[in-house]
Amino acid sequence: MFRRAISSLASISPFFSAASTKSIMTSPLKRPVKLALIQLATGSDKDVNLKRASEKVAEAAKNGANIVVLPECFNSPYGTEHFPNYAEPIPTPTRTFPTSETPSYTTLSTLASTHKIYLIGGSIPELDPETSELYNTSLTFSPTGTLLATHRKIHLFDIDIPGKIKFIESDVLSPGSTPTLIGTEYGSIGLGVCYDIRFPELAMIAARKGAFLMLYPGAFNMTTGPLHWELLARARAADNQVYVGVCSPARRKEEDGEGYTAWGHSMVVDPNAEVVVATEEKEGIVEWELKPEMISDVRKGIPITGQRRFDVYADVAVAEPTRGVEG
Ligand SMILES: NC(=O)CC(=O)C(=O)O
Repeated sequence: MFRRAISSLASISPFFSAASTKSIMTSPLKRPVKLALIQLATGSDKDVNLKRASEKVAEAAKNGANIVVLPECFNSPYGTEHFPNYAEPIPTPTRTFPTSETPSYTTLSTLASTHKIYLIGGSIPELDPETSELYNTSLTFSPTGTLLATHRKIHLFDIDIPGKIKFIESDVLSPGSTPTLIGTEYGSIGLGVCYDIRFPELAMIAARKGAFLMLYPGAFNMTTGPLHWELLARARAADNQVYVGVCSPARRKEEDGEGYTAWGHSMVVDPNAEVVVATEEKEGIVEWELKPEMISDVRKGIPITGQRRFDVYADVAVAEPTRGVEG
């Protein structure tokens, strides 16, 4: 069966020969790495949010984290009415701004280089100054403070569950259109923002390209959180036999007044789809060491990663399966 799957892969991609058998089973994670998810208490003051994020990132780094993740909209309240007021432009090599206009970008870059960590900066409302479009954007920085990836939320959160929750991100935001795979010294990481987790294709694409981890800064709510947050994190892990981290803001307190109430429950799920560490609704840091052999052992035990029948579902599968990153 396994041989047949390999030969059917070979018929689709000349890349994929029997010689790839070994690399399918080789862990895409090159060496152990410590992941920290910061379940941050956010409020309406951007400066306070950035200061709080800085303190928590420093704490996670002091505890030995190599990869640190912040939640969706960590610098602002989560709400369409707030996005225009909190939005910042993102500097590029050809387009710079005074640092006073890019406080979130500048803080994230400085934190990454100061603590020598990969920092997945949750997400922030982004303003594209050329088009005036707004995006829900996640910025990832390398341990030298260089911007490695810019992921604009691809699937906007437009839902209406009568009597429960109505949220229409597309009232003010535009969607991104590029899946993101971040190259690090540990291997590759796939990234999505919140609602992106409901679309299994992004994780599938990243895993087929050799990701060891999917990260989703997100802010599910009191209706969809209990229903689907853990289920979706575990599903993406089970589908792809990769680690998954989901990182939420802390739940708002009643005295904070009206607003979007995040579910919390940031967690790390292992490649066997088990929740290995999680928190509840309060602010906190969720930490876990990811191990290469955990991925290879799971893939050996239940070898779906090598048994895929691309000959049967080539129309919905990634046309060109990749071999993954050599361990
Ligand atoms: N906030 C989101 O983007 C998604 C969400 O809350 C859900 O899918 O549920």
